[in-house]
Amino acid sequence: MTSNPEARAARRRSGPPAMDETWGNYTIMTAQTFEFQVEASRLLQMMVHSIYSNKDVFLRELVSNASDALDKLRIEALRDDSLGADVSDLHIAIETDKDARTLTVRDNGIGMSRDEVVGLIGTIAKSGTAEFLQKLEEARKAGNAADAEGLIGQFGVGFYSAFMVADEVTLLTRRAGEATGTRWTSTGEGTYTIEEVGDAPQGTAVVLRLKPADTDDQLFDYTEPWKIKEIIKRYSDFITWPIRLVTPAEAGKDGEEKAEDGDSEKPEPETLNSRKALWARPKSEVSDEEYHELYRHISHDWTDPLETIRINAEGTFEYQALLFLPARPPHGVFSHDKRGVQLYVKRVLIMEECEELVPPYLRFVKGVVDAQDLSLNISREILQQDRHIQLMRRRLAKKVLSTLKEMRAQRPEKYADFWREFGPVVKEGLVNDPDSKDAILAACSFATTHDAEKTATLQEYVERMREGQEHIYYLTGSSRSAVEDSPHMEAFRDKGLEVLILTDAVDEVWVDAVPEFEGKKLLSIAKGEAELGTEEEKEAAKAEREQQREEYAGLLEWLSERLGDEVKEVRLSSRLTVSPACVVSDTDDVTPGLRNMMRAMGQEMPESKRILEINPDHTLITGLRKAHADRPSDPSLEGMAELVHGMALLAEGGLPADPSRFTRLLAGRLERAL
Ligand SMILES: Nc1ncnc2c1ncn2[C@@H]1O[C@H](COP(=O)(O)OP(=O)(O)OP(=O)(O)O)[C@@H](O)[C@H]1O
Repeated sequence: MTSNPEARAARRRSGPPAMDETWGNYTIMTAQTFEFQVEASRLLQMMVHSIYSNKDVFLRELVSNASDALDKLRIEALRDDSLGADVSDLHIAIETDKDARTLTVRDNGIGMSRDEVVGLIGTIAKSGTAEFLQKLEEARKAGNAADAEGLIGQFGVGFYSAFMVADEVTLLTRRAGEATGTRWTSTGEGTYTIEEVGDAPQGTAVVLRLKPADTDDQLFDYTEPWKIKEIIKRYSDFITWPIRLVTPAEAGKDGEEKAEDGDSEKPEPETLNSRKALWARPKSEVSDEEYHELYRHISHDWTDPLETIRINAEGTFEYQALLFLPARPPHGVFSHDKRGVQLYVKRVLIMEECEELVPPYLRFVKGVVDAQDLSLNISREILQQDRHIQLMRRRLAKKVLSTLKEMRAQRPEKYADFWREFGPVVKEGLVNDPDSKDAILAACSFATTHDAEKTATLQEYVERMREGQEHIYYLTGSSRSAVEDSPHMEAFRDKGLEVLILTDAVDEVWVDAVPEFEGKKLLSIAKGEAELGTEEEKEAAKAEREQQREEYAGLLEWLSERLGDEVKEVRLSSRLTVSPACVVSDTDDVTPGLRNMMRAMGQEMPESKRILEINPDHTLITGLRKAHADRPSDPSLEGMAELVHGMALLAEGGLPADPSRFTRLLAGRLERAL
């Protein structure tokens, strides 16, 4: 952590320190005072002046941190034999002292080095902090406490929440494997003090000097054992490590005599949590509230999950999984970590973030997988190749996808919320996981011209197809309105043919990976020829086109000559009813949308010329045909070809190749019309 710039900055702000920590051989007992990083200080002030209505949550935060620290020690000890840490009785102790008005949360977990204390506790090196603070302030000014609490949960200011109930917080910690410990103290008023301590026990103790109780302000007496029990039961019952309550009598505070009398007189500390893994308890016994607490602990997301999924796999490879679908992208704009699915082996957490358990297109899934038959010190490399893990991953993905399908049918509003946030991510799977294509498609839904409010599955689309309709039509674009107003849509609208409206960047890609659904081709209405209607209608249209083609041969040839550098063909359109012209791509050509997307990702794709279609029933085109037939060499017709082409590009949301030239030509024409 020496490289942490925030920590260095914090040190500089405090002026020259008494001694630098690089004088490693000395035990520096001098206390050094540091200023909090500006943003940390602002957050702290908010905590001190308490923005939460519910102050009890500070204990959940401290216990959650302690539990994480125990997990980390356990994992590190599994990996590193030389750590030399005692892992025989890992636990959390909560010590209350009514007389001293202190509350201590102690763990014998991984602990923190001095640099970690400075880097993690004195600063907030998370991106988006300034934005977060601004939103928080706005929510506060608007008097919206619920929003403020939601924001805090999103950002996670766990440790600082201690200042809601304490006027001084002391943290004493020693990292496993290190000789000296660190004491950190602050009243939350802009500075904190750090000193080295020679004899700190391994792990972390957070000592709170409690503010006076004020029940009107929901500030309870946190030295009361009943209150502590209530909070632990409510928020931390599922924590897998024992949480013990130690009162002065149990701690042997009354002096040495007690110890001399023998341990038998000392009451055993009470374990407050049942430690039952939720995923191992019968479904009927676990409340939503309990699931949500576990979700918060894993994800650090305050908003309740949208859906809880349980899997119990029996047989040769047994495991249980408890998965959550979040209500919004992980940490929203404040994204600062990637908490995902945790891997347990027989109730022991062995990997905090096991990417191997879910495919990338389900990376938003949070939760726990507890396997019976894996080795405790399995490495990531082995995980990646393990056949059981691969089977598990497939099963979890299948279950998540079938849950989405079921949500859509049973809880459409929740599904709609989910799909808005995560739909684009799930659709990546259509490209990256072809084996699961059908299951993914069954979970997908798409905006459509059929209903502006409701999305449709491909299944629903197919069921609604008109008689004689052979294909599934779609159009990609930047927004719903851009797609709806596109000239490509005209004939489809006229004939009442439903078109899928695809506006996510990923839509440009997956449509190529899914050529058909239930034997129906997926066709872009901006590609190829549009042949619509019944067989008779198609025949009639064809005959009419033949006739028009003769009439328009001269104009088509003239336009092709003039635009030869930019388009590969000029032809009569059967898709336009209102607009004079549009551009389309050949069936196998790359669309401009896909090209733009690839360019944004730094990948150039070869330009392919497009096709200009003109509408033989539009007065501009009929007028142009006549003008060209009457006065083929009239210089005033020059520029018309470019204007028609430029308009067609603009109509689909694109730009003419030379916009300023286009504007000059247009201005010239307009002038003549006055
Ligand atoms: N008891 C502890 N033992 C070891 N490290 C701890 C302990 N408490 C806090 N830390 C360290 O300090 C960091 C900051 O803690 P803090 O509670 O402020 O945020 P967090 O746990 O990272 O995330 P969140 O704010 O979302 O809870 C932790 O990530 C952890 O590395």
